[in-house]
Amino acid sequence: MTAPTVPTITLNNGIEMPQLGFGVFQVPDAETTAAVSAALEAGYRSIDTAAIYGNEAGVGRAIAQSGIPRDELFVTSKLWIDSLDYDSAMRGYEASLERLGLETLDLFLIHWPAPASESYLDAWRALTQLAADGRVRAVGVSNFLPAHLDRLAEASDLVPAVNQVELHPALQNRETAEANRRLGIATEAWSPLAQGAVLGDESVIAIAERHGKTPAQVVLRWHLQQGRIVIPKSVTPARIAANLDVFDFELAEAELSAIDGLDRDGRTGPHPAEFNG
Ligand SMILES: NC(=O)C1=CN([C@@H]2O[C@H](COP(=O)(O)OP(=O)(O)OC[C@H]3O[C@@H](n4cnc5c(N)ncnc54)[C@H](OP(=O)(O)O)[C@@H]3O)[C@@H](O)[C@H]2O)C=CC1
Ligand SMILES: O=C(O)C(=O)[C@@H](O)[C@H](O)C(=O)CO
Repeated sequence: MTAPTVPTITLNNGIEMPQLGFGVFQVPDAETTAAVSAALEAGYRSIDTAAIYGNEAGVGRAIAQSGIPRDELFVTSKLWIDSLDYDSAMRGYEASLERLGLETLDLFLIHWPAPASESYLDAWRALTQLAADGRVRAVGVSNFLPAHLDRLAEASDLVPAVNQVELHPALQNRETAEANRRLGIATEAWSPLAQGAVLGDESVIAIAERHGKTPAQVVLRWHLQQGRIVIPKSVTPARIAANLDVFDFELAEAELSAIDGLDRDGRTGPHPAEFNG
């Protein structure tokens, strides 16, 4: 099968980011190289990792082995909660680069606001400096609620390019998505498949059967048609390829609305207002 062309989203600094990428949360480092290699082989060009995942080295090995020119790849990593002061954030960026074996990242995110302190403001100053120095192509945040975004806007002139948040049919996170839109921040959906929890929903299955697609492909299509960036994870080669094969069909308005109707506070991860690591 010829690899599909993945559309890009233009971030608020003009950088183009593939709308569909590959996530590696919970993939052990030793298995990450095979998973990322399968993704690159299938045609993914955007990879999402994080310092806390412990698998940046595995991602880096797959990138090095692929022979794909660096400028055809989009690599994201994230700064963990234990590194939110300015100096630690700077060191955290260098450490991620070293583990990945790269000279620069396309996107570097503050992983969680950890709002018990306002250290994320210090970390944001560091990321702002990295961007100003041309060390990273874009900087952003993850798991930021509207209040955290507004606090950042009071303290800094740099608007995050991306806010990566939990978002799937069972947790549609509408207030945060609306705040992102208001501020010009791209919304990136983590756990876009709700870690599998929405794939057995009757309405998703019915839509999938109508299109001759899988429930996962339908859920990814629902995200894409609403302009979100998605980063599904799989270690299963057939699923890795299938999750990319979502550009040859279109959901009707009524089908999008039916999936909109599945919102049910089905959070799979921690609540950002309460999670401090
Ligand atoms: N910023 C943050 O705080 C967070 C970011 N993330 C990012 O988002 C990415 C995706 O989220 P994640 O939590 O991994 O969950 P996903 O919603 O991507 O779901 C992954 C799960 O779904 C299964 N799966 C994948 N494709 C299919 C398919 N086609 N059919 C059936 N089952 C399928 C996988 O199984 P299998 O692998 O066995 O095939 C795995 O169990 C992460 O990998 C990470 O990069 C995730 C959580 C938090
Ligand atoms: O996967 C991530 O990116 C996360 O930040 C979280 O899932 C986090 O690592 C976690 O597991 C907290 O319990």
